[in-house]
Formats: sequence, C-alpha cells, structure tokens
Amino acid sequence: MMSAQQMLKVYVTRRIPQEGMKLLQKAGICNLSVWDSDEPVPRAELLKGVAGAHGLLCLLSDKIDAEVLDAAGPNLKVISTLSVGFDHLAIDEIKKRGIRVGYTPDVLTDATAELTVALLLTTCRRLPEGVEEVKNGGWSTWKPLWLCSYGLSGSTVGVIGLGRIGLAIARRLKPFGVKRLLYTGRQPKPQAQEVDGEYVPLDTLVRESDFVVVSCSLTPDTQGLCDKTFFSKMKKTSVFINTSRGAVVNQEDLFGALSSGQIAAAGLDVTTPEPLPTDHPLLSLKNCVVLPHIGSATYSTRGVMSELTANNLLAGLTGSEMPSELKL
Ligand SMILES: O=C(O)[C@H](O)CO
Repeated sequence: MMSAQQMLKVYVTRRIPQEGMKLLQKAGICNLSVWDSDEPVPRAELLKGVAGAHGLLCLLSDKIDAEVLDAAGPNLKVISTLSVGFDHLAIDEIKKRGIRVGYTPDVLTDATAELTVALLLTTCRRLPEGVEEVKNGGWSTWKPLWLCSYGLSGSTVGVIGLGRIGLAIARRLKPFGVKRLLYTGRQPKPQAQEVDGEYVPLDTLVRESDFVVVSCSLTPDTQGLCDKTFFSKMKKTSVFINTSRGAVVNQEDLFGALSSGQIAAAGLDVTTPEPLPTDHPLLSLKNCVVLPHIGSATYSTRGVMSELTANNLLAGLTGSEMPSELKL
C-alpha cells in the first residue's frame, strides 16, 4: 500500500460508469479528484483541478490542449479518454511532452454500428414523421402515396471510412439486400472482401450511392469534407448519415441541400456544436433526424468503455503495457 504522499494524483473530468471508478479506487495507487457531475467540467475548474496530476481521465467533450497540459505540469504521464475518437486531444503537444494516451477502440464498435443502422432506417423510412402524424391526427386513412420513402433493398450504399465501425455497419446493412457496397478511404482494405466492398474514389461514391454513411475519424483531411460541392453530386433521392464527428460536415451546406431538395434526407448522431441549439435551422426540417451523440450509449458498452479507460490510465501510471494505447 502506498503512503498518502506516494499516491498519484488522478483528475477525472466527469462522473463515469462505476465499473471504471471501482477499478481506480481498488488499485490503491490513485488519489482521485473527480468532477462529480453529469455536466462537463467548466474550463476554469479543469485548469485548476488538473494541476499537478499524474493522470487525466477525460471525455470527448474536454478539449485537452497546450493550456491544459501546461496547467497540469510536468507530473502528467498519461491521458486516458473515454472514447475511441481523439480529435479533442492536441496530439502534437501531448507527444512533445512524452505523455502516453489511452483510448477505447473495438469495445464500442457493435453499439455504434447498431445505432447507425437504426438511424439510417429511421431517417430513410421517415419514422419520426410517421410517429408525429399518428399523434397529431394527420393519419386519416391508409393512403397509397402517403409517407413513401426509400428502402435499402437493391440499393447502393457508400461508406466513407471502412475502419472498425464502418465495416461493422456494412456487415449489418448487407443482409437488407444492398446491391453494391462502395467505400472510400486512404487505401483499399483487404477486409472489405467480406462485404463485397468496392474501393472507389470519393467522387464516384458520392455520385452513385443511394445512402452515404460517414464513418471516418475527424482529421484535417476530413474536416468540412461534406460541403456544398459534395452534396451537389449526391442523387436527389439519396440519404446522408453521419455518426462520426459533426465537423466532417458543413452544416450550412447540409441545410441548403436538405431544404432545396438536393438530397432526400439526413440522419445525424453528431453535430457542431453539441448540443445543437434548439433553434438551429436543421431542427426545423422534417427530412433531418438529429440524435444527441448516442452511438455507444448502451449500458454494457459504456461500462466496458469505463473499465478500459481506467485500465489504460492505471497502466500509464505504472509504466506498464496499456490494453489500448494510441500510437502517437
Ligand atoms: O469517440 C467515441 O468514443 C464516440 O463518439 C462516443 O462513444
């Protein structure tokens, strides 16, 4: 058992599922300081709280930049994020300081792929509109031309970014009778064979797909990728889905494409900013379904994410191998 002085300071930026907290408490090496709330830690509190920390457990909503790293000071050995995405971390600054990073790939792949399929079907089959019509009395009778929409059978699906999650989405969509599965990314992926994936240029994917699914990470290359030009190439009957990061999309251009009928519909689990203000123009559109970033939100997935985040952090503190270390 470590003495109180030897204990390593760990700052946790939010209340997290108890699975991870228990591991941190049980380890007996952490002096835990927790922002014990469901709401994000205010920046000033974060800067104060992180001072002198050896470990930082953070969320995707915490921007970890040079200012935070400077506020933490030279003790900081490890940052462990409760997310697979790491676009909120200033990687260059972190690397420069020799700090290790843990993240949570794989464990949220199934939940996120499942949510993506749910969002795609909800959007293309106009479920929110249908539910609303039932409630508001708009459902007068069975009508041959009412609430018709586009289905997956016989369609072409284009996945932007056939990584772990992109592939899991493709696997789940194929049995719906998808005829062609196109994908794009930095290079062709051997694992695409499993879903008969065709590696195509982005331009081809955008022009030929009935469903465009964004599943890439946010990088300088993908920031604002889905803009006016992108939407102008999509079919008028096509549906756009994004469950990666909001900043991959130019939302003004998406609003233009949806309101002018340039594309049929969009489903977003991620936006800029998050939360999206309730008076945002996208929320006024019937053909836009917006969810509050719940891709990985199943009890079991969040529990496992929390455990993995704690184990990454503990490994970083003790200088041992992390279960999931981000190669910097
Ligand atoms: O990056 C992530 O982990 C997702 O966006 C939320 O689980």
